[in-house]
Amino acid sequence: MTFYKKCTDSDSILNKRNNRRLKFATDFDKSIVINSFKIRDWKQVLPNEEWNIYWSNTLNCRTLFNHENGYRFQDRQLINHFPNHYELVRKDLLVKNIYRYQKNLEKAGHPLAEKIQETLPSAHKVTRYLYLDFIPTTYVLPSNYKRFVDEYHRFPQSTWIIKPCGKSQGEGIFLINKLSKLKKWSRESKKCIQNNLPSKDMYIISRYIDNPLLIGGKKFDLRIYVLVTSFRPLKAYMFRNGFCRFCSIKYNSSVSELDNMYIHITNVSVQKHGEEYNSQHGGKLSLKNLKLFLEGTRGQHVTTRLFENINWILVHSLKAVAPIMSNDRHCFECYGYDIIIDDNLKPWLIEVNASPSMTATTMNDEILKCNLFDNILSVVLPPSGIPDARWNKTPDANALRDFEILIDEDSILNEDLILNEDLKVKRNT
Ligand SMILES: Nc1ncnc2c1ncn2[C@@H]1O[C@H](COP(=O)(O)OP(=O)(O)OP(=O)(O)O)[C@@H](O)[C@H]1O
Repeated sequence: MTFYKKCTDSDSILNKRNNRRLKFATDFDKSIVINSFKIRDWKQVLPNEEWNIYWSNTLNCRTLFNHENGYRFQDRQLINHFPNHYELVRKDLLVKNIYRYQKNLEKAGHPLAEKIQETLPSAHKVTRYLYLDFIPTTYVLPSNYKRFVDEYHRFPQSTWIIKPCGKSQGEGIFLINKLSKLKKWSRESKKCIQNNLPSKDMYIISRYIDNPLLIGGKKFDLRIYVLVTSFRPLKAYMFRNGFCRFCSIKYNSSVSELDNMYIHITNVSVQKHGEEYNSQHGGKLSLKNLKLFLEGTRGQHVTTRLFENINWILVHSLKAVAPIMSNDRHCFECYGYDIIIDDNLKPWLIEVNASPSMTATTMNDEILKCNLFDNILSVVLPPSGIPDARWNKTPDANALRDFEILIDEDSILNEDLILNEDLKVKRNT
């Protein structure tokens, strides 16, 4: 793909003066994307023509930012990814970046990195971060195979989930509770030189959350959309209308059911092939209804605390990657967070997606995603409605619509102050 023509500033000003239409390009033939622009009277053009917003796939975005390409962004152009978004969304890198964030805070003696010792029901003693323990213990295979084996022997009763780093939609995922199932990695770990493998040959193995919160006896996870308009300073917004995705078969943690993905994997792409899948509601429940259900069954205080803890995870996963993100001012990105809540109402970060699906499986889904897309445009466009990378990215309260501010570091100046504010929030919850 070539990206030669640019939309110059003077062009755009001319467009406005002559009442010519703003232009968008997209790699997706999705009505949700295309209609949201057309409703705003934007004109669709090809990616290699002049555009003001390019809703690209991740590969074309990276190509555009590749210096060899020679493409120069103009002020009136925006694009929907950060060039190295993979630091947050590739499974192995997300884990690596969060572990590094924890270690750095610990080395600095920061109170956020406080640790506690716990005795598990199995009588094992474990030390964990008090505030930063929000991803299941994870190892990269094959490079961390030996470290995984040590952990496996410490907790031989645990179940583990293995996921290919280069795949999505539940593809290639399986659960194990026996080391013998990992012979392939045992062999490869001996040959492997760390980090030399392409991501398609890498896997992560994570402790399986085997005590998920169940509703109607079924496991579910949360899909929460987070829009980031800047990493330094960090400016992020959470979409209020996230949803839960349910498994179609009742949860059962017995070993004989470990292979049954309709019990364990909540992805719609997996569940829709099951006999029990309900295409009316698509196995989905809105976050608002989840909140109401939990307030009714568990009480308001613990529900509020759960949702504060979810916000905490969103903010700190972003802080973990913020220092290494290419913070290009032409970029914004909407991430799809996958969170699982366990039966102690502790939320766990499972994964972050860079290109959350813009395909709708039900009517409600269609409404939600159209609304999401339109709200994204509302937040990333300045009050003039014309893309402007020089804008201070501080939307009016009205422009936020169904987004709420997760964090805006512009409003707090000093880094220590920000972290201390975090701690104050955490201690209060
Ligand atoms: N550690 C875990 N404990 C319990 N369940 C898990 C765990 N990790 C993943 N799952 C389940 O497996 C599903 C798929 O995992 P994940 O989202 O990481 O994979 P994916 O194939 O990349 O999916 P996506 O299409 O969302 O990117 C999750 O939505 C969740 O239901």
